[in-house]
Amino acid sequence: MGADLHDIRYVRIGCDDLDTSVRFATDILGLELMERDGNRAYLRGDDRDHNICYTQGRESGQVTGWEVASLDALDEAAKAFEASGVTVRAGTSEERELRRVRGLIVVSDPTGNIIELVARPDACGRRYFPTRDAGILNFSHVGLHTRNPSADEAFWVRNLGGKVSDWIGDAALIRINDVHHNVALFPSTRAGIQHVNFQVESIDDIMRSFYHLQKNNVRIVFGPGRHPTSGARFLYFQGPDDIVYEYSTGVRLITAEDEKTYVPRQFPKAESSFCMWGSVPDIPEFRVPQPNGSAVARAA
Ligand SMILES: O=C(O)c1cccc(O)c1O
Ligand SMILES: [Fe+2]
Repeated sequence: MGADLHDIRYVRIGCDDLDTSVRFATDILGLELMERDGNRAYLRGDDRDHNICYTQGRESGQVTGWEVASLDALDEAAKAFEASGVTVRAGTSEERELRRVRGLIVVSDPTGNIIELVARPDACGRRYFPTRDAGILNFSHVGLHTRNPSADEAFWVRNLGGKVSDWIGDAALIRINDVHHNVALFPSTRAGIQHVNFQVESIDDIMRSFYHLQKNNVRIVFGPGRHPTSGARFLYFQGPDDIVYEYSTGVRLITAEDEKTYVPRQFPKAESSFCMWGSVPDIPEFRVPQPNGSAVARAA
């Protein structure tokens, strides 16, 4: 039995320049700055205490954090990893402190993506109050680079308790709760975070941000569009440190009732599998090879 992940909790992203990343997150993305010192900054787009921790220095790496229900569940997860030959490291007290959690274990997927499992993260008694109203409802999913889609998918399914909701080519969209996907694994040549998704309230927020981002010279890299897989309408844009951010609205839920009959669907690696409206991605991992061998260039 694999770990029982309840939800995504945080991402940690090493930054070239903390000020630049914080300014982007607050003024463009619409997150609330919760805490900051010279080495790290904590931001959120929902009622959790933080969703993103930016750390000074790209070399501090990229990590995703996932919540389990209790310290006991975390112990169970550690035992299950060991039983199946997965190297698991217990977090240090300093690491737990910096992540604002009581329990922490760390594993890697076959690609080398660092995956942290946490228990009893700090709750926050104040509601989310951003400086820019982007209509964010909550932090929802991450895209990860994968060098070995079948091995990483198997790791998520067997060791982390994930279920594949759909595939686009070899990319698996995987859920750990009733959201269509909490993680998606995109074939690539490296490890790391490929994109970070926040759900927004409506298509109006997507379109308002589309104009706001253009006005602020932020590069739109995909959309506005609609995913046939989750049904969500989306907008992707380029942030600092090579991170792409996605707003989306209307992500499909696969409930316990739906699950009785749900069968994951295989979508071909085609433009129409990423966007049913015809938007063309300027994101390497989403690009579809053309019959003549050249990649599609986004119309200026
Ligand atoms: O929402 C989706 O279905 C989706 C599909 C492809 C790529 C993504 O980032 C997605 O969020
Ligand atoms: Fe996404």
